[in-house]
Amino acid sequence: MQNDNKTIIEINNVSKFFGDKTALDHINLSIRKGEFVTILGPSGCGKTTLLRLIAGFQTASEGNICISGKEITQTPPHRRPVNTVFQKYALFPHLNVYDNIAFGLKLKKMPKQDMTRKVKAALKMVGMTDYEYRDVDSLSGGQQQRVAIARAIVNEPEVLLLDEPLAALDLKMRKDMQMELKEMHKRLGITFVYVTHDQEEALTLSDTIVVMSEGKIQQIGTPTDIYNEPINAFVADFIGESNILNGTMVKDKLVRFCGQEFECVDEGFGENAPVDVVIRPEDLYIFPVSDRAQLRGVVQSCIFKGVHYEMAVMCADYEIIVQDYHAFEVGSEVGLLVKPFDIHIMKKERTCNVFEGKVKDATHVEFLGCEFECAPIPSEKIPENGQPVRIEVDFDKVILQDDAEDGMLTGEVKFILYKGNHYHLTVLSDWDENVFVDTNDVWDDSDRVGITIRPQDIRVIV
Ligand SMILES: Nc1ncnc2c1ncn2[C@@H]1O[C@H](COP(=O)(O)OP(=O)(O)OP(=O)(O)O)[C@@H](O)[C@H]1O
Repeated sequence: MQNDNKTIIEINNVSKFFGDKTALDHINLSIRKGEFVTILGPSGCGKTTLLRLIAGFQTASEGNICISGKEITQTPPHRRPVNTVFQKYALFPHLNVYDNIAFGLKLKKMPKQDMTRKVKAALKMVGMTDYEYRDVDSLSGGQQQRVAIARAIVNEPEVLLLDEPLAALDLKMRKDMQMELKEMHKRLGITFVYVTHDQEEALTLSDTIVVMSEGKIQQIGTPTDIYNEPINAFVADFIGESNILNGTMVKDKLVRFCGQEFECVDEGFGENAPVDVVIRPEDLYIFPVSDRAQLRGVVQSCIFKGVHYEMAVMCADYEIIVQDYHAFEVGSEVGLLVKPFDIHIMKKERTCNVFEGKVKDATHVEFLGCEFECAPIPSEKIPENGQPVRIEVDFDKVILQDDAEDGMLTGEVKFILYKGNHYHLTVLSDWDENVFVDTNDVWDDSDRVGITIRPQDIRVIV
């Protein structure tokens, strides 16, 4: 619920470093009073750090944070108009429900009558009236989390910060609590800032979703905006299931992928520009093959998903995922069709790896913290004073090895994007630079890998 359009939290150019590690990289975010904002992203993207900076448990390395117009970047947590609910309930096991909730009020030396009134009101708000004298140990996980929320709201904060508060609950309890949280948010009318890695939870609960990856904000929008108009392949993949394919924008409103040309509604990408094409599985029509088909293929698998069927269809070289209420048998030949406005075109952020390097001699360059052999560089092209050069390596020319020791350098698989006929991987090298890799091999998130690049695949641009 939005009370008005007043900004309550303003995060300006905030970065946070832990030693060499950049956990947050120039974050700008403005949160309106009464808004339910969810910070969504994979593990390690920096969402908890951002919440901790708002709460005051950590301080920003750069930038500033304002709450209700006051700069609070250096203000200690207890002086900020916020309260936090953590994933682990953090209740005092030796106190009963009432004393847990009243704890902060007692510290403030609130008169007993007022305190009792407030505790009861908070318990009512979380649907736990009559539980005040129960031991917290005797409560279920969901009930304990409600007590934790009651303890946070009893202080009447302007902002409630919630750090994966439902993560420890089982699926059924989590679904019930999601609905209750939404109701609670409406009743309380205060601002909720919610952290989760669960995209479904974010879509269900939020007025606004902030999608983060690797310390940066990727997109800010309403759940519908984020789902229907993801800004890049990362967001498209993270929010719901998508077919993400390499394509070429032939000209305005005409895109080529899977070996065919398709009408689309996008303009302004130029001619013959490489793009990412995103199509949601529910936006593809599947039918017995006919002349209407834009793509023809054979069903590889068909899984019932409760309401719809999810089918993998092999169209030439590409695997396309389709959802439909009707099942098509494995092995059957089918046609696929997609409407122009359901084809989402995204500018490719990069088309090859680009590193900053230095020429050591005519056949050696240094980048990613290593020395690599390269194809001979003409002597007149070698910069004299060790000036940096640009190194380019195609995605499919980076070789990954199972045994990290076999590589010229090592890294960790951070993000995997399936592109219909290959995987596009982001590997964080131990030099802390991303290396992007196209491969047919199957890797898992967090796999440790060796990275090798052959001399002939290193382009030195002087
Ligand atoms: N106190 C710290 N010291 C060093 N590095 C840290 C510290 N806190 C966080 N980091 C690092 O900063 C990055 C962001 O961490 P953060 O906990 O904010 O991510 P997250 O998105 O909340 O992940 P998760 O969902 O796994 O909790 C991670 O790489 C993490 O290892």
